[in-house]
Amino acid sequence: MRMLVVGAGATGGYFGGRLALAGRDVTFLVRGKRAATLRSEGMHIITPSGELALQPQVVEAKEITKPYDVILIAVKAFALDSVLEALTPAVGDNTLIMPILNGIKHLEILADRFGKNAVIGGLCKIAGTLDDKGRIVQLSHLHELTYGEPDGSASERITRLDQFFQGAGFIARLSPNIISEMWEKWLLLASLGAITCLMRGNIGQVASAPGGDAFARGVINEVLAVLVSLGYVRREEYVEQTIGLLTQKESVQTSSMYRDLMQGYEIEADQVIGDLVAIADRAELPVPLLKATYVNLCVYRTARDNA
Ligand SMILES: NC(=O)C1=CN([C@@H]2O[C@H](COP(=O)(O)OP(=O)(O)OC[C@H]3O[C@@H](n4cnc5c(N)ncnc54)[C@H](OP(=O)(O)O)[C@@H]3O)[C@@H](O)[C@H]2O)C=CC1
Ligand SMILES: CC(C)(CO)C(=O)C(=O)O
Repeated sequence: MRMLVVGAGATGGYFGGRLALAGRDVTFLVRGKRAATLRSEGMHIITPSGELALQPQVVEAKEITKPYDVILIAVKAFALDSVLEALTPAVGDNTLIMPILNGIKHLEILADRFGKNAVIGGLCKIAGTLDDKGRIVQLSHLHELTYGEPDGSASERITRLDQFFQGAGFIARLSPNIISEMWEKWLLLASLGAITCLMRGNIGQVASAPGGDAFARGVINEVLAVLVSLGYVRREEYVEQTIGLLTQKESVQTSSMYRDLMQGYEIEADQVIGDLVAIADRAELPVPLLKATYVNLCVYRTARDNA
């Protein structure tokens, strides 16, 4: 199986790098500066257990000449439009496209462009970032990739993909309920993102502030109501676990959006929070905390754009 990993950042670099180290045929689609760095210095992955290094196969958009068997999309959601054109020659009749972006609207965007049958569900759980040398830094031991056919079937192509992912040094899991799992991931990350970004602190700092626990629970309830309006069937065990994680006074957990915001980077405000607000408006659901978060993130974005 030949895999094209789109974006060699925190997530694409981590999972793609591990796969390449495990002997899989992996090529990274990158842009000029990243291509030059990877070609001259190789790819470096700093994990809590030590450093991994490899010389990855890289390709730039204009160099793609034939289709890949699978395309793992790991760019920020706001960069998705910029890769659609470049991907066209990489997508053949049997190519599987697996995005691991946060949010969910990208499934629709990819299906509109490449056909519904080409796109499978995917998500990743990891806390990662790039350091100032372009090295991929895994900030905790968490590293999980989950994927599945949107209709839950155990097709031959998804079984082959599962085999490709197994044994590469991270947790790889084929899910018979990937769409529901993507909704649950959205519940976790949108709540985590809203709590930490709006309050500019980690989970423990918010939970320890007067009213912080009630605020966090309020955010989670709003996100839940929106997801239920989309068809998510609430799993009590998962909801309780999420509330527990996001109200822990000792927790230093943050979201990738919070880390991006604190470093002054562009953020996925629309895809993580804005899409939820739009769905809530259409369903006439009151989501005042999510709306406040979205205003806050948009103000940050405007200030950043004008700086
Ligand atoms: N980081 C984390 O801990 C987690 C992130 N996620 C989600 O995963 C997704 C990816 O995030 P993450 O890996 O952190 O993002 P990063 O910013 O670390 O990496 C994205 C990479 O995409 C590249 N890129 C952007 N546009 C293009 C293009 N047109 N062609 C080729 N490469 C391109 C960028 O390269 P360039 O140098 O050229 O700009 C960059 O290196 C997001 O949706 C995020 O929310 C999910 C779970 C955890
Ligand atoms: C929810 C979490 C932490 C899991 O990887 C995440 O996706 C993020 O920070 O963007």
